Amino acid sequence: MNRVEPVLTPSEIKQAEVRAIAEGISGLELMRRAGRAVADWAERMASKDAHILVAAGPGQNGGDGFVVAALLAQRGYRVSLALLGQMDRLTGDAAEAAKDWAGSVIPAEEAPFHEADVIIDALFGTGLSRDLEGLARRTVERMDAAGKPILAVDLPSGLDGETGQARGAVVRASRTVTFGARKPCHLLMPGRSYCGPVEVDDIGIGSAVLAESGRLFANQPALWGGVLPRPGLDSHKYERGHTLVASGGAARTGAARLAARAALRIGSGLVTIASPPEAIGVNAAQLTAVMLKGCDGPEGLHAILTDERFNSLVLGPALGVHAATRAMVAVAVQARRSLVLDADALTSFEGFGSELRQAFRHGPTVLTPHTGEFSRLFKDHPDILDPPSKVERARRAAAYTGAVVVLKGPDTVIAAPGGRAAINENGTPYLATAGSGDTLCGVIAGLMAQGLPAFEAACAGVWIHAEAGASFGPGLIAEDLADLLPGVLRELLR
Ligand SMILES: NC(=O)C1=CN([C@@H]2O[C@H](COP(=O)(O)OP(=O)(O)OC[C@H]3O[C@@H](n4cnc5c(N)ncnc54)[C@H](OP(=O)(O)O)[C@@H]3O)[C@@H](O)[C@H]2O)[C@@H](O)CC1
Ligand SMILES: [K+]
Repeated sequence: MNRVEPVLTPSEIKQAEVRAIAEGISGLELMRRAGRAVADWAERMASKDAHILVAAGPGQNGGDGFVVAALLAQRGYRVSLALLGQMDRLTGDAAEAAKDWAGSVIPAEEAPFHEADVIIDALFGTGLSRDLEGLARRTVERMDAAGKPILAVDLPSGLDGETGQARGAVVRASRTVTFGARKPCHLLMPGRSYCGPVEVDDIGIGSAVLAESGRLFANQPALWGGVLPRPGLDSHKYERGHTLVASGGAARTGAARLAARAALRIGSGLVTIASPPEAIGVNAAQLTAVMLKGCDGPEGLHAILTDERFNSLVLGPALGVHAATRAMVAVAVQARRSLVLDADALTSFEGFGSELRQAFRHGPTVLTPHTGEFSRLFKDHPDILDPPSKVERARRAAAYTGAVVVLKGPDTVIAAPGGRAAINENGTPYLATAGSGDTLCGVIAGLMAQGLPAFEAACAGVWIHAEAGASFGPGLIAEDLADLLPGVLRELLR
């Protein structure tokens, strides 16, 4: 995809639908288009003599189901329809769409899921508002247990469209057809794992979707590719920034070298490791293009940063959890350079999280916690930790600290203090390996050294790092990652 892909929450897509209707298309026409899109996909899943069972719910998602059932019957399929609820309780466009269906209506408790070849899941969509219980829950569980191919309408029933969390029980779909734009549940875990491939059908509301979007995106090259550094013929290394990575003590130097190598590979013109005096020997023995400087704690860092050419810093990997690390962060903040904080630089603030309130509002800063670090950092801040949506948690942390927050995981969320956010989805489980996070820090810092704004550097860094890992696959170790970056860059810059 070459265009930025907006991701809309259930309430935003509802607004887009209202906007599209105000611009002249009827709600029923939208429902018919939605149903047609699903029916077209169902045809690709079913042979001509297949028995297709549509499970329709009590709301407008169920309405889509009635359209699908009527269309597939017209197209010659053997179709049955089970309804969770009462025909005479259907409302709005769903009540209208139900009139298209001339066949019988089976009560949900009798739905013959085992006899179907393909099941259309039209029970609940974006309107699920509470946990499933009773018959609704049993119906979802029975549908799932039948072990048949399931095509989900809009989203697999039981998923919360906004958070991607299961609400009691969830259908595991073979494929999902959604409308206008993807919703957060299609990208966030565990939701994504229930969807199968997700098809987006525009149903004619594309412009309304764009008008309602603007805060949440799929993290793809279209989002940041335009600002990726492309050195000109006349550019020299000093124009491509100088990244400084702080090293841990003599027995803990590897993390800094991983970050430093990644910063160099991503294009930072120069990279220096700031090493405690006792670790200079071990660092020196293993560095070539990366330079080395002695750095004795916060005072040492302060002295190094009097040289304005160091424009991007990595603090945290293997730096140690203690007050000196907090002091080094303070020095870096004072110096107003681009800054990436990870690992020990975050954990050192456990219990001191309040010191981070708006701490980073003066300079471009990226925090890269994994879930554990995030929980420790904000353990005294339920307003940040409690929202069920990972996007919202990352946004709140970003607003609180003034930094871009990269909340890592299989569905890494990148959030900026102003609320802009992106969800990453090209990760691979093989990235969950020692030192992988250190490499990510180096990639992001190296991009900021070359002038990328913090949000774009973080989004690009996360995507490129994941792409590199995925290109290697099984057996990946962090040492491989930096050397996989050129291949990813080559593709991106083509
Ligand atoms: N937006 C668009 O552009 C378009 C949207 N379209 C379609 O509309 C769908 C959204 O429709 P929707 O708003 O009616 O919501 P939906 O998912 O059917 O659920 C609401 C129903 O479920 C009920 N209910 C809720 N939770 C429950 C629970 N735990 N257990 C039991 N019941 C529960 C709730 O009842 P209530 O809460 O009132 O008791 C209500 O009856 C969307 O996903 C898409 O498929 C397309 O047709 C065209 C374009
Ligand atoms: K559904």
